[in-house]
This record gives sequence, C-alpha cells and structure tokens, in this order.
Amino acid sequence: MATTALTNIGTLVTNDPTLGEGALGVRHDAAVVFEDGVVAWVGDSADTPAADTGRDLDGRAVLPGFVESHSHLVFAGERAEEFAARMSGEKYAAGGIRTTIEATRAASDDQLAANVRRLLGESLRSGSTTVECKTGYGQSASDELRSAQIAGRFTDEVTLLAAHVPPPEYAGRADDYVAMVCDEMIAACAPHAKWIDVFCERGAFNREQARAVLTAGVEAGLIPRVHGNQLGEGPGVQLAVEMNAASVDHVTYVTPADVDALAGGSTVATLLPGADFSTRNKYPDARALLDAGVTVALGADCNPGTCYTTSLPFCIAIAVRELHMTPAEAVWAATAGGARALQREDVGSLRIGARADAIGLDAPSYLHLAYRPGVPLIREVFKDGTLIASSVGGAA
Ligand SMILES: N=CN[C@@H](CCC(=O)O)C(=O)O
Ligand SMILES: [Zn+2]
Repeated sequence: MATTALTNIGTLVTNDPTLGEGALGVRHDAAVVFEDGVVAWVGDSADTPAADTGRDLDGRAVLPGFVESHSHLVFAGERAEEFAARMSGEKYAAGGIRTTIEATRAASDDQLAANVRRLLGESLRSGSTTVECKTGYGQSASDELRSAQIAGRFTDEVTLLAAHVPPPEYAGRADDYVAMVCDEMIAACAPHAKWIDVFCERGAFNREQARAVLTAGVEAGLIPRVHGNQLGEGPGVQLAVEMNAASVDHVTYVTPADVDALAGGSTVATLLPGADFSTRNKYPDARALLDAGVTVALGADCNPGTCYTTSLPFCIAIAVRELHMTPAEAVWAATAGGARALQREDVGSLRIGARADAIGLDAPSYLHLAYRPGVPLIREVFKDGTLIASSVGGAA
C-alpha cells in the first residue's frame, strides 16, 4: 500500500464528475493522496493524512493528466516540404496521406515501434497520460495488422483506421477497397483494436462507404469513431451520430443541422485545432457546439501530414485564442472531454478511485496553459501514482 501525498497545491483541478459536465471542480490550498495507482484522498492541504512519500507543490497547479483521444503515431517519414508548400499557399489534400503510406509500408516493425515510442515520450512530457493511437498508414490487411499490433504494445486505445484513403493499388476503386476492408482487413485486425475509424470526406470515403466500414467494424466488436467535416461540409457528423459513434473528430465545417444532431445524440465532438493551424484551415465553431450543449473534446492529432505536434498545451492555447473557448472549457475538453471521447471513466479526473494520472504545472493556475503559450509549463507527470517525468529531476 504505497502512498504519495501532493501537498500545498495552489490550484487543483479535479474535474469532479458529480459537479456536472464542464465543471473543473477547482480547489485551492489543496492536497491529493495517491495509493496503489489511484486517487485515495482529496482535500485541504492542512488536513493531508500521513503518506509514505510527499511532494510539496509550493502553490503550483495540479491537473488530471491530459487524455489525448486522437493521434496517428504508427508511421515512417515526414512531410515538412508539404507543410512548407501549404504555408506558401498550397491547399491541404487528403492525397498527401499516400506519401506516408508508401514510407510506412517500406519501414521495418522496429522502425515503426521506435517512432511510436519517441512520439509517446514527447506526448507524455507535454502532459498526456492517456494516448489513443490509430493505424491508417498501412491500408492493406497485413500493414494495418502490424500497425495495430505495434500500437498495442504502447496503449490499450488502439484504433483501426481501416479506411483513411484508398491506397495507390486501389486508385479510383474506393468501393473495391471498402469491400476488402469489410471482408478481410477488419477480421484480421479486430482482435488488436478497440475502435474502428473512417475518414468520411471528399477525396477519402463517402457516406455509404464509411457506413459500410463502421458497420463491419461494429459487427467485429469494435466501437465506431469518425474523421469528419475537416475539409468541407459533408456527411461525417451525421453519420457518426447515426452510428452512435463515441466521437466525431475535426468538425471544422458544420451546418446548424450538424450541431443539432450532435446536441441530440451522445457523440462527442473532438476538435483538433492544431490540424487547422498547420493546414491554414478555418477553425471550428466551438462556441456554437458548446452553446448547443454538445460535449467537446480537444485532441492534438499528431500525424506527419496535417499536424506534427504532440502538445495539448499548444492546442489549449489555440482553442482559447482562436476558437473562443474559455481556459476552463479548453482544459476540461483536453482532460475529461478526451476521457468521454474514449468512453473512459477512470481517467480525466482526480476523483477518488480514478487513476492517479496527474500533471504539475510550473505555474499557480491552469489559466497559464493559455496565458503562457509555447512555454514548457509541464513540470511533473504522474502516471498510476508514479512520477514518470519531471523537468526538475526525481522522476522514476
Ligand atoms: N484527416 C485525416 N487524417 C489525418 C491527416 C493525415 C495525413 O495527412 O497524413 C488527420 O486527422 O488530420
Ligand atoms: Zn486524424
């Protein structure tokens, strides 16, 4: 029964779920005690019970670890030139994904695993203690299978992005590709994944094709999530709600009917403003979604094409400045919101019984995540109650 107490916390964000959606459950001059990997006690610092080890936060802020619900880490190569061309006026097109498919197919398992390990380390040091990881750069039964297996070495949140774009050998034959996904790929990969995902967008897959992929995934025991409405208005959001998907991600171009559909369903809208930043896209209308009562999550969407960052603090800063989310809304969306998008109740909050996944900031309040953009504010990262990253030393 190893116990650790974090004391003298200036601002503690608990996301106590009993306070309702969006409530940060902030406490001041607070403390938390971790015991055997979970939160065992939360209260005033002055009342902290005895613990085996202690850490004095000296007035700094503590939050639940970020829950990153959208990332593409199994890939090889990079596309910096494509980014530079965009910054000179080129438009992002889904076809760029094929460049990464080619590089990923040519890479060894060890090279792909090393890339996942490197990016997960980066992600962890920027405060993400739960990270979902998609396949999607294999796009053949065997390459998707090895991508799912490699992702599964690092996280339980493996998403089979079976239909990202039709690969080169299926150029102009998206229906044939979807048939192969439904008849062959999903059966091979489902034992290694929790989620089924599809890119429902012009240049990728249409509504019927996307529905076929999600339906086959559900029949194989996977839970649906959707990439939709990133590059233009389209059927992605409505399909996600129709399929009772856990989340629809991007949601940059939505109609009032899309917002109503989300507000009337249980699908989370996961906003990925880093992708809109790096593609010089417009930003999603977070206010319309939040004001309609839609559950909003924030993800970083690390991938080599649209958004090569693992930093949720960066995305929080954009969400506040450009999407007009309040700092509290953005922090909730990157923690409890991400947990909702992954249908997880054990992460995203510091309620008693939750996983002891927490971050300490080099700042007195969560407000500083948006107030001090670009500054490495993540000072401590605790995973299952253990200090696993620290900018000031002492990590395991
Ligand atoms: N939009 C689709 N998939 C990725 C981008 C993939 C790429 O360009 O390599 C995304 O989530 O942004
Ligand atoms: Zn994505």
